[in-house]
Amino acid sequence: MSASAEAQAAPARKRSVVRSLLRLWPYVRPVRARVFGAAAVAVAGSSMSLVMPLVLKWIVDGPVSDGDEAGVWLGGALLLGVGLFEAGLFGLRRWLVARPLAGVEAAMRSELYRHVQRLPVTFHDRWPTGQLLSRGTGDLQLLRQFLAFGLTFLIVNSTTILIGFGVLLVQDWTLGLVLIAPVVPLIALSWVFESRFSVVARRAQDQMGDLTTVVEESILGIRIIKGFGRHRSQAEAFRVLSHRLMDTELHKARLLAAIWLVIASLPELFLGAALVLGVDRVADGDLTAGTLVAFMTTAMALRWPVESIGFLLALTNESAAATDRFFEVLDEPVPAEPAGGARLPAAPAAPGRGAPAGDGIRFTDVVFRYPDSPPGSPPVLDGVNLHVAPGETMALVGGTGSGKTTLVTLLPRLHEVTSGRITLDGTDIAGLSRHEVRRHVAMAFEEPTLFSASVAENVLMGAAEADRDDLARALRTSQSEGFVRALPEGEDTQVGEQGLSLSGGQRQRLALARAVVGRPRFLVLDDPLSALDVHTEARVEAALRDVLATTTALVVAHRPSTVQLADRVALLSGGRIAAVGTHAELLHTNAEYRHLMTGRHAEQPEVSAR
Ligand SMILES: Nc1ncnc2c1ncn2[C@@H]1O[C@H](COP(=O)(O)OP(=O)(O)OP(=O)(O)O)[C@@H](O)[C@H]1O
Repeated sequence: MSASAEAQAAPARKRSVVRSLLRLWPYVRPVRARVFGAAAVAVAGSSMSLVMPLVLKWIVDGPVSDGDEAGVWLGGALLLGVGLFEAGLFGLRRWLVARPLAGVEAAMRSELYRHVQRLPVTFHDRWPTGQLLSRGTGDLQLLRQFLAFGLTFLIVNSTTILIGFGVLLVQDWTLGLVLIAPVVPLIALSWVFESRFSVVARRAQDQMGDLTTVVEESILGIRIIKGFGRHRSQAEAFRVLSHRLMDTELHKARLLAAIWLVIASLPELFLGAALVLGVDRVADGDLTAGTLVAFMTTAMALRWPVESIGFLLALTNESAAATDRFFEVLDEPVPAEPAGGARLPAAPAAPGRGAPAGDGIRFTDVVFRYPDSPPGSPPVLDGVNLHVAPGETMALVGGTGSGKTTLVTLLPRLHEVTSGRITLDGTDIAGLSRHEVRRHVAMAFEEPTLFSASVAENVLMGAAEADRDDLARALRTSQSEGFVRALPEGEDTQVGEQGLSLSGGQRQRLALARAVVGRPRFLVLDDPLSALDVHTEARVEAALRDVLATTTALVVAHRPSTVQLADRVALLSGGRIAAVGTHAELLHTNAEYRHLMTGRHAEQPEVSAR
């Protein structure tokens, strides 16, 4: 199931908003003093709005009815002072939480990024990029808003409502009860609203993730889209998705409008009833005019806290959905590393000049099935046995889709074998940490990936200890010196997003330079010269031979010219190594190999060997 499909299915499971939000506690904990301090300050600020009616009551029943002008001025000054104090408290609240909560958002984003980096390739095969991007951006922003504003005002407004109702009941309990009466139906309606809104909120966030995926893919694939004149159909596909999101947002807005309408209008009705009742009692002399004014002003001051509850409930629900989405990624287990972090023993001393000794690379009964492949489907690799002797270069040849790339990605542990074992100089890679394996195994793929950084940074990424001399050597080996020198700032030229400012062949050569820069003990090349013209390819191969002489290498090859680099060739067929031999031997003895390399069938005469 794709991530978005998983995500769509998630709301079907009943989740608790509170339980979801409580998972944020470890991030909020370090700044809890500030967050709760800010909430306390906001409660104090909000309580000031309840002090105003009491000052008003004093003004009406005191200075106004006594005709005391100085008293009225004093009352006015008091009201102004209370108002300014309230504004100051709300400013203080904002100051208290702004920086710590920006820190919480940054910490969560870093943790998400770190975790995503550590998750296995199988996770990334499954999850669309947009779903990860939207979690790391929009969802985390929403959570900061919730912590800074939503959570505080849920606490503040609930407390203000409780205190306010207390004040109303103390002033006049019958009128107070009239105003409290709508609370019970309001709670019931909020409950219904909450369960409906949470489903729609989650759907909207997932659809935003899908939309982000489409934007990301179409920007990366803009050349194909333009080249095939698909911009209209692409725009139409985008329009459909964005309308789907718009419909969901409108659904949210309708639900919010409905609850807002009820929350705003129901208390108004009861407020009207309380006013009529109150005026009647003032006329009967049961109640002072000042008490009625204070009562009604208190009730009015409670309007915003009550009305905001619908909006705050919506924000709380959206935040719970964002929290669930965040933890769906964070809960993905990072594959365990072997305890103790064994190191690959140093290569045994070489008998000859520079040629490595040891056991080389050995695949024993290796079976591999992609974790998300349909149940019952045959494994991609089904009992691979292969030995690449130390210092040897083995070419891996096979029909398209035969599993060559899959086989070589097992070596740096980008995927884990389903069964069987792979050893490097006699040490099982399953007993080494991935970091240790990748320290010794360098790789270059047919599809070269460069990053928005300088040429030098891209190449030096291949080995932590490599220096500028290694860089120069690697650029020489990959025949990149010439074009790199011609770049505006040479090695320090920024290659732009994904290196798209370079040609395909230039990118491939830089990726090759990155693979060889650290003089790796083991080298994996997946058809690394496919984008080069024959002359450049020949020059790269000549330079590469020196590197290959000092390492043990496995090279995926589609063309005879790449096979020329290798000492021997292994033919992958039907999930197994069907034959191993020199290029010449296999051309003579193996019809499938001959067909792959020359296009001729079994009965046709073979071409001259290497
Ligand atoms: N991430 C994946 N999830 C599931 N199946 C996959 C995945 N990647 C590859 N496969 C399948 O595994 C099989 C082998 O693919 P692989 O890329 O290893 O072949 P290949 O020999 O390198 O092909 P080519 O020569 O065309 O590059 C194919 O059937 C492919 O569909």
